[in-house]
Amino acid sequence: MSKLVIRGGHKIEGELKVSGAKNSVLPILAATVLNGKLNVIHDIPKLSDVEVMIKILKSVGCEVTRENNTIIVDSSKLNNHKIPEELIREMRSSIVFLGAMLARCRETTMSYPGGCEIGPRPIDLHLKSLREMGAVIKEKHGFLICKTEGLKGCEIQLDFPSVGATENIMLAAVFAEGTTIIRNAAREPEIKDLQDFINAMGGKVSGAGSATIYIEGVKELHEVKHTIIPDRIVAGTYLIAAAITRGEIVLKNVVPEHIQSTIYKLKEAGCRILYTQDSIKLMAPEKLHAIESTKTLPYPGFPTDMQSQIMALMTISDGTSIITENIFENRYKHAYELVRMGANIKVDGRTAIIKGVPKLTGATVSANDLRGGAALILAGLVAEGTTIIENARHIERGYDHIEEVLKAAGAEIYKL
Ligand SMILES: CC(=O)N[C@H]1[C@@H](OP(=O)(O)OP(=O)(O)OC[C@H]2O[C@@H](n3ccc(=O)[nH]c3=O)[C@H](O)[C@@H]2O)O[C@H](CO)[C@@H](O)[C@@H]1O
Ligand SMILES: C=C(OP(=O)(O)O)C(=O)O
Repeated sequence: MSKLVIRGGHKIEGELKVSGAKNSVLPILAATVLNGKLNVIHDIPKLSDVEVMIKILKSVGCEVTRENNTIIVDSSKLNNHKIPEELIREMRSSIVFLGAMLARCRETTMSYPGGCEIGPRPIDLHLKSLREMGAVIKEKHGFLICKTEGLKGCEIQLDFPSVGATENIMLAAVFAEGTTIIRNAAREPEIKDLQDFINAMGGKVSGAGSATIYIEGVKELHEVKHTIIPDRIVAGTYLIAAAITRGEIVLKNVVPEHIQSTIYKLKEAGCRILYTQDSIKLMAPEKLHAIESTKTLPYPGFPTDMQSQIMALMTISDGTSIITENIFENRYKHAYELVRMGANIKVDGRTAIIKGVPKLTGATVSANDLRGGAALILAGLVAEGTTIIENARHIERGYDHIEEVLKAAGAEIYKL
């Protein structure tokens, strides 16, 4: 998909089903190399990032088949520990193969993951932790050449609760001798999903969801079946689609507990929200209010992956809203595109000040990254006239046919 066209002014209404979480699927697909057996995984969204993961799995000898939203990975014939550079560079999160391949093959060679639209994303915490476990990692000409005679469990204190570093350590530690303890671990729901996947194949992981995770090394793993958790960022994006268009929706396949920080902000904006254990209903107010302060933080704080969508909502909310981006230093490119649509936003370093305007107007804008692209869709849904979003391919990294989902809910949106 290269362009999206939206004619604004239609309410988003009805019932929407949320897809499986991208940020669970990616590390779990990497984890399929561990058991050397069959892995059956349900509720896998159709995303370009998933396609890249499948290509990486095939490049190391795994057999991968897909039927609708179920993927079967047979990792018994894995025969190559080198991952092609062009695949690693295509996607930042391919770095989770490092821990998984070290655990399975005791060696792996891959390039540094590619640069990223949201700023520099170092992997120093990943490399330091794996070295503490006994991996010898040489960094040469942009490549990581990694070997181990056998990883050893140890205590790792992360300087920051990095999601990817926590996952890489968990994957590497599955066959390590003894117990690995991760302190200041990331607490995201996707970390718990990875724990559940590893345990379902016979691993011994506990503590995920808290700041301390324990991984007891095992000798062997067995076949596994697993269903991916619902995507909390997709859920939050659809809630904002209803809020910004003054609509009313019910989300199905959602874990309300995972999106409490977003629900809290939407209530501050004036939305009425009701939920059961696995559904959420949002009723938008006639007039949206500014949200005084939104600060992105590691889970359970407000997610950086929702920052651009909440900014889109604030552009037409009454009053002044302030956002502080604490996780990624260069994640405001969408602000300049929203300004092209009539928004009043001032960015100063990590802070964005948004003064609500009565209306946005359609314009030709560019999606510079995944969530920034989602924010432009949200703005386009409510803008007067036509919005054309260029470089819309970024959005396909994280949203399964978003244009079809929104069209079914009342939007006038199509791809070019
Ligand atoms: C596939 C996936 O799950 N992606 C998510 C994951 O990315 P990812 O795992 O890359 O994010 P991290 O939690 O690692 O990064 C958070 C912060 O730590 C820094 N850092 C990280 C690792 C490191 O070795 N050194 C270092 O300095 C990063 O530059 C960033 O400032 O968590 C992010 C933060 O919630 C989300 O935005 C991404 O959607
Ligand atoms: C930044 C994101 O993802 P990734 O880490 O895969 O780039 C995201 O999902 O918003």
